[in-house]
Amino acid sequence: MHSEDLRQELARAARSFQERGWMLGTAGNLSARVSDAAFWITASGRPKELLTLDDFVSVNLQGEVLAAPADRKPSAETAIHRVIYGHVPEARVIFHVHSIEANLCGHFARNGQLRLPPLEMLKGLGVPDAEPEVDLPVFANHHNVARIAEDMDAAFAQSLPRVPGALIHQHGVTAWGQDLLTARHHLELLEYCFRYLVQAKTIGVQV
Ligand SMILES: CSCCC(=O)C(=O)COP(=O)(O)O
Ligand SMILES: [Zn+2]
Repeated sequence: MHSEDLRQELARAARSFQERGWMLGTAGNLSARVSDAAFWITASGRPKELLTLDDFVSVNLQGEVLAAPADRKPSAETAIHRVIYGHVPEARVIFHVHSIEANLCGHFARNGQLRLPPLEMLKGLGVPDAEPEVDLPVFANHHNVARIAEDMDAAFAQSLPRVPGALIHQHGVTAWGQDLLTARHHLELLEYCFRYLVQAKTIGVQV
């Protein structure tokens, strides 16, 4: 796929996530690898429902800006995308969004792990088990994004998450996939799990 098309597809995804309430007030960031060495990432602070080709910055895996439109800086959370691309070779697209449910679910985590509900839909996250016991890693939020990226780097060097995502407490989820559609499905499935967990808690269902 031509790299310009990738930016248009990322902009379309951002608009739909914003309409779902996951990218309000410029929150979140999206990226896609254009080669083994470089990726497009959303420019920092841009309204995610109005992204144009000028709202993307080309960055290499060392974090150096290769190309940026005037007055555009790469997402403040670029380091997190770099860590994921560095550790997960099959990750070609990364979506980071801020939903209310994800932020509530951070409070259900124990020892840095959120147990996902044992739903059939986990198959879409690559978990075929009959009775799945699967955790999503939850990282502490830090004002200094580099610290979040360092924590993630250290954790992923030990072991990769079983599902293609990670939650940052009081911040939002990041999901990835081998292409745009797969990353989108992974994000939707994780957000479905978050909604399920919040609603189960609300009506007193033990998960
Ligand atoms: C208003 S959201 C605060 C920053 C953040 O968490 C985020 O996802 C957006 O940062 P960016 O620099 O990518 O716009
Ligand atoms: Zn964020």
